[in-house]
Amino acid sequence: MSAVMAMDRLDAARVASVLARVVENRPRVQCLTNTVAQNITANMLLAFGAIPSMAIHVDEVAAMAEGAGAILINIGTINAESELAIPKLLEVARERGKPLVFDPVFVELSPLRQHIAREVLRLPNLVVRGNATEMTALAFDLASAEGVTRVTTGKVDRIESGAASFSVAHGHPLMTKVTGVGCAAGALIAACCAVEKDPAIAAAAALTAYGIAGEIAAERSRGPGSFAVELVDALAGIDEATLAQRMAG
Ligand SMILES: Nc1ncnc2c1ncn2[C@@H]1O[C@H](COP(=O)(O)OP(=O)(O)OP(=O)(O)O)[C@@H](O)[C@H]1O
Ligand SMILES: Cc1ncsc1CCO
Ligand SMILES: [Mg+2]
Repeated sequence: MSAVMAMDRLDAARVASVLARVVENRPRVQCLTNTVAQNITANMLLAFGAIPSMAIHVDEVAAMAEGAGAILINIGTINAESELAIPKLLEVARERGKPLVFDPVFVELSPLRQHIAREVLRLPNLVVRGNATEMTALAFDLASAEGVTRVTTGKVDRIESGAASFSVAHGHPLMTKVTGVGCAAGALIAACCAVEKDPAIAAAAALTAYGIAGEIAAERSRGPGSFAVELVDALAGIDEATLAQRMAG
């Protein structure tokens, strides 16, 4: 099956180039994420060659974000304090022009999440990564968000920005049986955004590598538990030859 296609086509060398820049530059990704996904997100970033920082205190997130290569905001377990940290992160992103990936977890389920999402979407040049339900719930707001890159994950990932669109058909259904796999995808996209100025290329590269890691992990695992472990190992082992072989398939 063709793996990455659409207006622009990413080949294995292009994906490998983004991954190599992550390994070389070791960008730190400041993650304000949910309590369920913190651990898998941090481990996935390390396997990818990036550095996780998971600071959440309202009085330090700005300082933590200032030296980071990119910022992730995920509202999966938003609470009264982490809600206050979000504007601090948005301010750093705006003032420093730092890449920011937003994951609107369960935005379709609560008015609070919708309110927060609308505030975050005021930031220009965001990358928004969600599943189809979340992205559909935000479709109206996304349509007017300035410079946004929309990343809808699922069996086929779709990446759309003003300049480019890609679809990535890698992955495995076991990726939906381990909590936080989608949340960690947002962090990997952020790591790529730290080293690749085109956010659509960054997202396509991250999701191609992650999907191929998912395919390899599925071959090596016995169910969701061992799959989670194998996914970290497979991501750590991705190289250009593996990408070329799987992308040609
Ligand atoms: N049916 C599928 N087949 C192959 N890959 C899939 C499938 N569904 C999701 N994926 C992959 O799993 C990863 C996570 O995407 P998904 O859309 O499941 O996130 P999510 O629903 O936000 O997950 P969570 O919130 O539990 O972290 C993506 O890299 C995506 O490509
Ligand atoms: C299960 C769950 N609940 C809130 S966040 C989260 C992780 C997957 O998004
Ligand atoms: Mg999710």
